Amino acid sequence: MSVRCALPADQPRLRRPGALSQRTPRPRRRFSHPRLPRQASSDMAPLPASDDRRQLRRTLRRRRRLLDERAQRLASMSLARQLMQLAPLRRARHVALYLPENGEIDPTPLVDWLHQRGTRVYLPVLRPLVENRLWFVHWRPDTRMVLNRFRITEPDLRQSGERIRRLAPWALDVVLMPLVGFDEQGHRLGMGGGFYDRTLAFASREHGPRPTLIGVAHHCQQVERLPHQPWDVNLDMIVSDQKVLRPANASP
Ligand SMILES: Nc1nc2c(c(=O)[nH]1)N(C=O)[C@@H](CNc1ccc(C(=O)N[C@@H](CCC(=O)O)C(=O)O)cc1)CN2
Ligand SMILES: Nc1ncnc2c1ncn2[C@@H]1O[C@H](COP(=O)(O)OP(=O)(O)OP(=O)(O)O)[C@@H](O)[C@H]1O
Repeated sequence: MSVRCALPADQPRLRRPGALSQRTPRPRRRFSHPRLPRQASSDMAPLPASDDRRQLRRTLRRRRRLLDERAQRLASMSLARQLMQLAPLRRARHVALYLPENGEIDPTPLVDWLHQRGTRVYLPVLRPLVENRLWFVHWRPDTRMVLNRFRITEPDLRQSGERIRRLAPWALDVVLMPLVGFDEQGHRLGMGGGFYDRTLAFASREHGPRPTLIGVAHHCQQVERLPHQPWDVNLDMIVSDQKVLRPANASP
């Protein structure tokens, strides 16, 4: 399936991908861009299974980095259109997303739509003092931003005057999680820090409030099979620029 370009007339206009992050300092690139014989495309076939998670991460990150600006823009618009149809997002009051880095699919065209619906938007912030955990901090257009140690833009926890507004992860309605890789069964590969896994570990419990966890990625980040790790949080859905996957083991 190819990525559609034109917006249907009855859809609200989407924010241009990257527009949100352009207001904030752009991090210096940390990664080299190796020359590959061919351009990445959203239609690349799923990679064969591999047990080497580090190598797989490298390969998949390189795949998404090779998408050119136009492919990124189309993928981002297609992602937003699909997300806007999903019931958990349509009824959400509190949604966490992320600012894209290093070729990640860009979820920020959703921000205007969410704000128009009165939904609050949260961004992940590296939690100070506690290893590899995240806080989710309320983001507004006037939120002061800084670069974290990975050179990813995040809300500054030292906001002057105004109290920083973070929300406990269990109180979020939806978390959009950036994926490095995924498979048809809903298994995921992240950046390797275990940040989302640790922060959202409570979601595996049977009882209590929990957000709907939606992994998002480019179609070209799909892998035939990923091994499930005992600490991996289960995703309720995975949405790429080309499809919505609902893993069989997802909560109803
Ligand atoms: N846009 C965005 N923001 C995000 C995340 C993300 O994946 N994407 N995170 C999601 O957790 C958190 C940051 N996590 C990160 C974890 C590791 C590395 C990193 O640079 N890792 C090393 C080694 C990776 C490996 O083992 O292969 C590296 O890339 O050199 C960067 C960010 C919070 N914010
Ligand atoms: N709930 C947890 N408690 C303690 N350690 C954890 C937990 N979840 C993950 N880890 C540790 O984090 C490390 C990275 O895990 P993994 O390779 O699955 O990361 P990832 O899923 O790619 O990253 P992320 O969760 O940040 O997207 C592993 O060494 C794992 O043991």
